[in-house]
Amino acid sequence: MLRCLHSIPGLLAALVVSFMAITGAVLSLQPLVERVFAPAGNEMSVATLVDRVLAHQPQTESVVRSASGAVTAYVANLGIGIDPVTGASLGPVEHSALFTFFTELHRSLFLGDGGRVVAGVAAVAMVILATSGIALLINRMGGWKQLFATARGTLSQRLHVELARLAVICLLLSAMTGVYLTLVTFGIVSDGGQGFGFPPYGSGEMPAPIASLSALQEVPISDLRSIILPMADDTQDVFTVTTSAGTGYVDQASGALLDFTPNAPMQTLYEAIYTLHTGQGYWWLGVLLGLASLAVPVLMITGTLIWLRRRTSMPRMPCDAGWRKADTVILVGSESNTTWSFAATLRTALAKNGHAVHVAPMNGLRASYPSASRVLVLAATYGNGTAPANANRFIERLARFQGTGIDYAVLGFGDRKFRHFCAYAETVEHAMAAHGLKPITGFEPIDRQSAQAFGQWGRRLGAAMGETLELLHQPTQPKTQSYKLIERHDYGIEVQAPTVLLRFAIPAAPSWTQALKSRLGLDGFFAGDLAGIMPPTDPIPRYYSIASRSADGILEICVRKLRGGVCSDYLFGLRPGDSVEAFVRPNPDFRPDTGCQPLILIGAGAGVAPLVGFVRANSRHRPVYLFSGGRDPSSDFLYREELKAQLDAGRLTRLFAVFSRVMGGRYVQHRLLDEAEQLRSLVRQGARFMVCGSAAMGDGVRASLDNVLAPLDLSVERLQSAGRYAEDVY
Ligand SMILES: Cc1cc2nc3c(=O)[nH]c(=O)nc-3n(C[C@H](O)[C@H](O)[C@H](O)COP(=O)(O)O)c2cc1C
Repeated sequence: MLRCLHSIPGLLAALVVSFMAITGAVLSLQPLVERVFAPAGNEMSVATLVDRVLAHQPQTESVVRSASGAVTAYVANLGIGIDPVTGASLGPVEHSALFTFFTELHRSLFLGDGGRVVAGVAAVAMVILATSGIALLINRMGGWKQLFATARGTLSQRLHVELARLAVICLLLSAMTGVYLTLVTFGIVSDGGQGFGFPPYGSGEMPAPIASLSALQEVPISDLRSIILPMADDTQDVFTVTTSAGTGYVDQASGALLDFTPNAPMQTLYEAIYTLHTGQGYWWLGVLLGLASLAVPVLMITGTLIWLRRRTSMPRMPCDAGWRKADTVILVGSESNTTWSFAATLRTALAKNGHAVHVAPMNGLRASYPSASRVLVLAATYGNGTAPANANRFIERLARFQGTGIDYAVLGFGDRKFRHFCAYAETVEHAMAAHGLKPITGFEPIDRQSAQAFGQWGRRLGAAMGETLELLHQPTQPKTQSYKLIERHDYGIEVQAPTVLLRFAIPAAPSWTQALKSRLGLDGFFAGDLAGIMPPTDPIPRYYSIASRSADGILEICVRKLRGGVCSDYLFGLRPGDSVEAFVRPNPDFRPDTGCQPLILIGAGAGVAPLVGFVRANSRHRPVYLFSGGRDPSSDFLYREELKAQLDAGRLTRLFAVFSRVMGGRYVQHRLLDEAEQLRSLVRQGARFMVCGSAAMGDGVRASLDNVLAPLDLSVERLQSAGRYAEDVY
């Protein structure tokens, strides 16, 4: 609901809201420009000011002071700029054609009342977007206390979150005040203006010198809005003085204040809101509102990209029964789509058996399902047994779930090569049992999207439900492109650790939208992202960490040959000129943060590759320490020359290269213990760890670092929950 509220007005109003924001950003410069060009004044009284103006312009009929401090004298409707210190004329006042044009464009798009309605609707859309955006952000970051925690996700997601955090308060202010001003324009809300009142009669006696009029002496010019002078030969006429507090009338002979009408509260409110919307008189507010407005077009573009990505990553489920009517609810935890296609197969089979089925992401778990008798959860696992992004709030939501009469089954999707095989799905299984729900069948983990295992689970589920359930799943192939190998370097053959570094050319963008995205830098990949390679003999992709960025123009991976490894065998057989079918998958949780604290990179074998990519990208010369492990420096010292060059270039601060098959050989985890003192000092400076390599190495590194961190009353787990320890182990 919240997401719909955020995305639908966003998409519908994207262009108009961006247009209003850009024109608003131009107008927000007006207070600054006026401030720069307004002559400096001083704290004289209105009596002195008018006296000086009349000395230079005896025919003056009224004097107006703008919020920025500019003073204008009107003589027969002609505005003349006045130096408030001397009262001297600065020449006729010319209104900026640019600001006049943009004011009209911003208020009505030159379309009269129709345009004003459009502007008002855009302001309402902006209010909805800003408020739903704040709520979504609180949700996404895990509570308002985490609101300013490091944003994670793809480049567009991070840009969207970072900009929204900076701009949202100003945008909300502009939008709410904009809605109010539209309501005032159409007379729906009063601006509190009291209309023109007739001034009282003056004493009719001989006018005194203006500088001596006491009521005018008491008003400082900083309070003045305007003063209308009495008619030349009418001794009963009076001065009409409008200040920020109200309107008063001053006798031109005695200088007495004859009458004063304070501003009505609604008028004061109108003026305050007008100032908040325009920044008038407060140049810094104008600049702040303008900068926030400039964020809007970027938010609209990144928001649209996020929406497109979400839509394309969630397959369509036609004829969904809806959560109120469904007797069976399928909840899906998926990061990269494949689990959704299993859910689609399950849904079709259940619907064929006459069930009313509702399919939703796991985070979409509702507090209750009035017609449901079963919930089937299909959950993938990521990282250290963590949830995919669309399931990360599931356990929390489960606490509020009223599941009386609802049975459940959990099917895990994972890969046995990971240490925490299907661990998240297991966590879900335990949580559902602990919540008092009754299992239909036992927990089932599925390795590497096995269609056979899925079919068997379906038969067991069907039997428990008293029906036949045939799940014939056709795996959907990810969209791939052909990457041509341009270079390969072999290592480690002599030490029985054959490893190959492969560099592929990036294929041209297949469509204009893709080309535009790459041009805008929104579709690029970074070191640490994953290349999914499709071996010709198997429909399941294998993932390798990427060592390059798309900006480098190549896709670089490092592959260790595994005994019986289908994909590594295939990649080892490639020669320059050969092509592979591959795709890139973002891995936003394994990227260096944007801070400047030290970065400690630890890897062994092919795991060093993405870490070298991080070093290459360290153009800001952040302190980076690399612990790299191999067997023998003469055979498998990966990136040896390049790392030396990076040390010289200052992109790498220190390199600790460790080898296991030499005299006194050791592993990276041992070297960490040798450097315990320095590591502790770096941790005190806020260092972040990034570890890549085999699961065994990952375990060893954790154990060593727990020892290193103990004197600081810290552990790897605590660093990890603080976002200072990222792992990519396999
Ligand atoms: C970066 C990454 C990390 C993964 N981590 C794990 C893991 O810790 N345990 C596991 O069993 N599977 C892990 N997997 C495998 C996925 O869970 C598995 O491929 C799943 O079928 C993907 O489903 P999805 O495409 O719906 O996201 C990982 C896959 C990737 C790409």
